[in-house]
Amino acid sequence: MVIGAAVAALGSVLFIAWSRYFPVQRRRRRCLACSPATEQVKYLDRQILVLGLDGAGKSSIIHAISTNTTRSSSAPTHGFNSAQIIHQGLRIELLEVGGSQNLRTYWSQYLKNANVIVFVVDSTDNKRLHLARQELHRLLHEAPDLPLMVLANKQDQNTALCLPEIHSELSLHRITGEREVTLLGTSAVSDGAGHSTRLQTVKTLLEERLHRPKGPAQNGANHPQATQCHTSLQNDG
Ligand SMILES: Nc1nc2c(ncn2[C@@H]2O[C@H](COP(=O)(O)OP(=O)(O)OP(=O)(O)O)[C@@H](O)[C@H]2O)c(=O)[nH]1
Ligand SMILES: [Mg+2]
Repeated sequence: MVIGAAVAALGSVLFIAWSRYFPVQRRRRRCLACSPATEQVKYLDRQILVLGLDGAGKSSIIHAISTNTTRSSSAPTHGFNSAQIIHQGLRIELLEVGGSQNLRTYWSQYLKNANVIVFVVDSTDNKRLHLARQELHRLLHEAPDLPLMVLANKQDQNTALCLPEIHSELSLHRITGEREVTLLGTSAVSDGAGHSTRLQTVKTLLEERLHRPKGPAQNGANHPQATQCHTSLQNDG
């Protein structure tokens, strides 16, 4: 009888242990199966619209910002070009619409989804800066509130106009209101070891801008006062 009781007690203990252990295993298996769906990261979508005349360097800049590397040549964009970067919960699309004359008529259709306009100019193309100015102001007229970042590209070239000249050629002083305007000199060619430090700074500024709520510029960031020409890319803006 004592042996019978001991066998019964052992059986109960084993049964309890078994029934506790296996549901956990089954639960774990279920969780493993469902984890991809439940752990999906939610991103907020943001868009940077990259515009500018053909040959200004839009594709080269998008490539440098999205890959952290530079490339030595780039084919003209016949329609669109885009790249994506992920930054602290933001999924940021860099969208270029080609800059040739026939594509410029479509630019304004892309303003409604944009959070920032990046307008790229070829600083060596002084014959067409007046055209860049016209296109820029036409755009701004259609998007009164969008923050604007102007990139005076190809600053690695000796013939590049400096920032005060670009500021004046593009009539940036005519931009009124509370729009946030930034003017920076850039180069999409390598400044050593295959990357552009300057464009990494641009990327950081854009990410910061997209994390901030909409609204007027802070800390006097509005309307850059470019007054002197100098050659260093590091001191401008
Ligand atoms: N020296 C120099 N060349 C550059 C720079 N950025 C771009 N380029 C060159 O300029 C040419 C045009 O560059 P893209 O990036 O294709 O210009 P884009 O604005 O995309 O032109 P579209 O697509 O035709 O509207 C290419 O040969 C690039 O290699 C730069 O900062 N410095
Ligand atoms: Mg292009």
